[in-house]
Amino acid sequence: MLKIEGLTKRIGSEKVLNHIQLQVKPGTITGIVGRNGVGKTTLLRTMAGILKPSEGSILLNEQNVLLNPDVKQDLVFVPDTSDALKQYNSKEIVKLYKKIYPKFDEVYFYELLNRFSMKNTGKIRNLSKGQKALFSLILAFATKAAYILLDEPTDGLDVIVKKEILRFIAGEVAESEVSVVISSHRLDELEALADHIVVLKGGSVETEMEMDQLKQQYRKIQVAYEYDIPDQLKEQVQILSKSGRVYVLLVKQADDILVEQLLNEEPLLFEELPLSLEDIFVAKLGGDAYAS
Ligand SMILES: Nc1ncnc2c1ncn2[C@@H]1O[C@H](COP(=O)(O)OP(=O)(O)OP(=O)(O)O)[C@@H](O)[C@H]1O
Repeated sequence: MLKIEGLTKRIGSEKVLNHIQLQVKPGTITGIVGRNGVGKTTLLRTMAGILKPSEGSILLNEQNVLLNPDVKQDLVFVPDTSDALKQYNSKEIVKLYKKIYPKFDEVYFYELLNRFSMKNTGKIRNLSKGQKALFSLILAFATKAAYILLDEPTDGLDVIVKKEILRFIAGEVAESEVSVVISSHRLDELEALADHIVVLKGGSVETEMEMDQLKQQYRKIQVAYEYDIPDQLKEQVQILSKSGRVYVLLVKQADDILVEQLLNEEPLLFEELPLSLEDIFVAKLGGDAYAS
């Protein structure tokens, strides 16, 4: 278990992270979302032991990451660019990684490169952006570290490479007990992938929930009336959108009476729609946590 306890991080005079309290369980995928500059990268870098907390601690299996450097072998941070590796070729990188990560699985590394048709990579700087992103992921999972922290792993990639990367991450987690923490602006991608979602706002954890729980909280209903939604009902629902007479509403799952009232007003249209993660953020935070 990876625990973040009372983590505050100041950079200069700015308090970037404010008393973060989080737990990442083995074998899970956690999505970290929040607006630009909210502190996602800083959080991941501090979790990996690259940055030092100003207050609080990061514990891996109850061992403080900063006080026990060996623990860092089980934490890999993958930045959103692979610039640090660009002057090396894969052979040189393997040599380096074997020194840093004693569990590094060289056979698996080359097997994965082969699987993604990247056998002869040459220098990393000569790879395309998508290939670099894949290479960084392959490298991270080949370390056999227990926790992989990914900063915007699909940012700026085409849809085919994105799908390949998401499938790869899901496959790795399904096959082993590895845990993945992903920072992303892409709620649709996280929705398909994450077990757990953490929303950062103003440097703090605004909301934190299991994906299943999250989706059980609301119903999304498309409804239209001859005139308008009666005022006393309008006040009780969350309006996601309105187009002509057609409203898309969010209603709390438990609110059966409200749904009955909506039906009693003889709607011209009443249809339940599938709920997305983005809808829930709009409901919870007025869309404030979401920046696409
Ligand atoms: N080395 C640094 N020096 C000064 N300020 C920094 C440094 N690193 C981060 N910050 C500040 O900390 C805040 C959080 O930055 P961070 O990169 O963690 O946000 P983020 O949520 O990952 O943003 P984005 O979604 O745009 O990648 C920002 O205000 C940023 O300017």
